Parts: sequence; C-alpha cells; structure tokens
Amino acid sequence: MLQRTRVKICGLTREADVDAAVAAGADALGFVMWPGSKRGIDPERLAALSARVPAFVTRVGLFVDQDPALIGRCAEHLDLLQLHGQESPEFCASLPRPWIKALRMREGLDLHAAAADYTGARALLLDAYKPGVPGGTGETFDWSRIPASLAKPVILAGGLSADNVGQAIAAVQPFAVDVSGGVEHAPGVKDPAKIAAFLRQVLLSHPIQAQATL
Ligand SMILES: O=C(O)c1ccccc1N[C@@H]1O[C@H](COP(=O)(O)O)[C@@H](O)[C@H]1O
Repeated sequence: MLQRTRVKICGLTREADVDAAVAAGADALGFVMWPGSKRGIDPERLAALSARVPAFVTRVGLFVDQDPALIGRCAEHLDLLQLHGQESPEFCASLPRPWIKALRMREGLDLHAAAADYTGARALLLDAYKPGVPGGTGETFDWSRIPASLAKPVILAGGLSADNVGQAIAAVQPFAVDVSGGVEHAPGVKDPAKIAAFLRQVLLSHPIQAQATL
C-alpha cells in the first residue's frame, strides 16, 4: 500500500504564510491559540486566517491547558484540536472537535500506555521534552524511542526542517510530520522557500516505495 507522509505546517500568523503553505501542498495548517507563544494568535486572527484555507486542507488549533469556553469559541474555525498541555483523556473527549494529543518525550514516557489512555485521540503528536516549555522548542529527540507499532497514528514533531525530515521519515515512518521553527526566519514569520523545501523533501523521502506500488 502506498502511504504518503502527511505534512502539517504549524504556527501560522500571517495570510501570506497560509497561502504559501497551501500552495506548497501542506495537508494541515496549525494555529497556536496559546497566548504564551510568540506564534500565538487571538480568535479574531484565527477567523481571518482560517477563512483563507481551501477545502481538503485541515485547520488545526493548538491549545495548552486552556479554558474549554475559549476552545469552543475557536472551534467553528477549526477542523481538529491539538492539545499540548496536561489535558486529561476525559477533558479531551468533552471537546467539540476531533483532537490529537501532543506528548513531550520526557524520560520514561510509556507511549503504549499513553495510546491506551488517550483512546479517543485521532493521532499522537510526539515532540521534544524541555522542562517548562510546552512545545515549539525547535529541538529533536531520540527517534529510536518510538515503538514501531503503536495503537495510534504518529505525528512526528520537534526540530524538523528540510535538512532532517527525510532522515526522520526513514527512521520513524510516521503517519505525518509537523514543523514550525524549521520553516521560519523568525518566530511566527514563515519562509515560503523553507516551506517548499520541506514539502519537497517529504515527497522525495519515499520515491522507491511509490514506484514499487504504482
Ligand atoms: O509553536 C509554539 O510556539 C508552540 C507553543 C506551545 C506548544 C507547542 C508549540 N508548537 C508546536 O511544537 C511542535 C514542534 O515545533 P518545532 O518544529 O520544533 O518548532 C509543533 O507541533 C508545533 O506545532
């Protein structure tokens, strides 16, 4: 079976960057609704950016232990929620949109147990662990810690860029990859050339499998 690695470009704050990510072929676009981030936007910005996104491109809202009322207000502009804090499985299940759970790869994290706990998650997003920082660190982690078979699709995040995403896909074979800092020239300011290069490297990462399957 031909399995194309999906791509999410996260931390979009500007119309031009939304357009660049869509034009490059991104499958999903991420909007950081957490005000503690330099990439954070408010619900009004979300509405404006989300309105530019065409059909078949998934609009993902990123939250960190935030008020469900705020999540509810944002939901009409989103297709999927990305939960980056200590949200419990019960909290996640109470939300008005499908969701993915972000897990930071701290030492000793049992991914099989997490997949069983977050049974309603559409995928697990795995990110680097840095104490006190909920995500978007620009750091990688040891990809060999990801088990080959997990009960949930894996979205690989953390320090990815055009320079290492091919290697990451070869090592992990994730369902999707997620990038923020690696396609920017400043936090929240994307670089269209880096976005295009990232997408190109993802496509180039499995040509032999594609040819064998066609
Ligand atoms: O981007 C942020 O500022 C952010 C803040 C809080 C939680 C998550 C955040 N970003 C997510 O972190 C990963 C990895 O980002 P990077 O590629 O290493 O910069 C990704 O899922 C971002 O969406």
